[in-house]
Amino acid sequence: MSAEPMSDQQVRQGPKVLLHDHLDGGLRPQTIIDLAADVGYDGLPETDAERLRTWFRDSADSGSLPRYLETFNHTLAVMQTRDGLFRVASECAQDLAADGVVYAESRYAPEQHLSRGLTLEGVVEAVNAGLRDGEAKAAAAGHPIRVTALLTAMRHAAKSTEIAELAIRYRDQGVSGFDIAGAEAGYPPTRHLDAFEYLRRENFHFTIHAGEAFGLPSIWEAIQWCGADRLGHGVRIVDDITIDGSPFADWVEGNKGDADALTALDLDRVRLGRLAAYVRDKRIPLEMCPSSNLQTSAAPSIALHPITLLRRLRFRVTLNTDNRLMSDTSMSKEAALLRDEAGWTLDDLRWVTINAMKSAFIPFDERLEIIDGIIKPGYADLGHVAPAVP
Ligand SMILES: O=c1[nH]cnc2c1ncn2[C@@H]1O[C@H](CO)[C@@H](O)[C@H]1O
Ligand SMILES: [Zn+2]
Repeated sequence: MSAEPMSDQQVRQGPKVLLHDHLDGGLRPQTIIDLAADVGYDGLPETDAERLRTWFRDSADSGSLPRYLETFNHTLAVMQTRDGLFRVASECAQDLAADGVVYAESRYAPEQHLSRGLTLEGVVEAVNAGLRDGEAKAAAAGHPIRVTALLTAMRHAAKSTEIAELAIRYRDQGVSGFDIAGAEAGYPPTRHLDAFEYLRRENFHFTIHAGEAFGLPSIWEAIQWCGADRLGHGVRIVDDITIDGSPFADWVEGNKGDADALTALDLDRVRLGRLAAYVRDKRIPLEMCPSSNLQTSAAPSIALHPITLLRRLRFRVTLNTDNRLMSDTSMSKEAALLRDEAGWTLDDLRWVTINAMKSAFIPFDERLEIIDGIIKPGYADLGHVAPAVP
């Protein structure tokens, strides 16, 4: 890694790409309050925007994925009408653009937005219209962005084939992929094999939340049984990596006090197991979300988050927000945290950005256009000198 430093301004201005961001996990607190008043939802824990922001972050800090997911009841409650979905989607595109994101994939589960009479098609069309509105406003504000949607099916439910069919119906109208999310333990991805087989027959793209709250079996199933193009999180792939013959987790335990342990680690001491080697060899993208992982206890700290080891080992690592509201974060905040606590440089930010764009679900020529036309010139403008070995 180069020692090139990066300033807050470079972090904000550097073009960024976001592949893993939940639409229902990124609302502005004031919007939740406004929409709750509009639809008569009186279940909010706070009615002041700043206090509500803090409530989400603190409640999501539970250390458990199921409890983290409970906070979504409040955002989902206000995303049940066309107007609500339109506004949330529009603001999502505008907020990401203002943070320097140039391409994003925003995911949500249409089946969770039907409680006030919308149809699945109505949900997708409202979100798409909102995203187009947000893109137009962002461009007018001088921050062009492109946002496509990923349709998520909830892993505990039985709607995955229906949602997969919905994604195919809208594949040429703003929907670029499919995902499975929700509590991981007890709900292996193979429960949804029919949906994945259907999507593969349709030559479509999908990612699976795997290796977050549950370890290697879930990653293995997602790749080898389901055929996932990318892994949502995938952070537990380190369970298949040893350092001096000991599991990565044990090494982390022994180095908790050493903030530089990962950046200084001699990579000759590291060995990959067969699954980890497969993931790296096949360049399977990992949608990593450091702050979210701290909140659900999937990683111990930013300094010792596996993303820095995986980046150094040159897995196809991408950097993501997961839920900006629940983690009180943004792409710039995630990058600045890695800079401050794990030694990340402008090179690293550019590298994960290009990785993400290569791994996006839009067509190859469109990805290349963004890489060559926006990302590379954007970093060159910041004074970045491309390293000899990228
Ligand atoms: O980190 C996560 N792991 C698993 N599921 C999640 C995560 N974040 C959000 N969701 C789930 O995805 C749904 C659709 O966006 C959300 O409603 C939430 O239940
Ligand atoms: Zn997620």
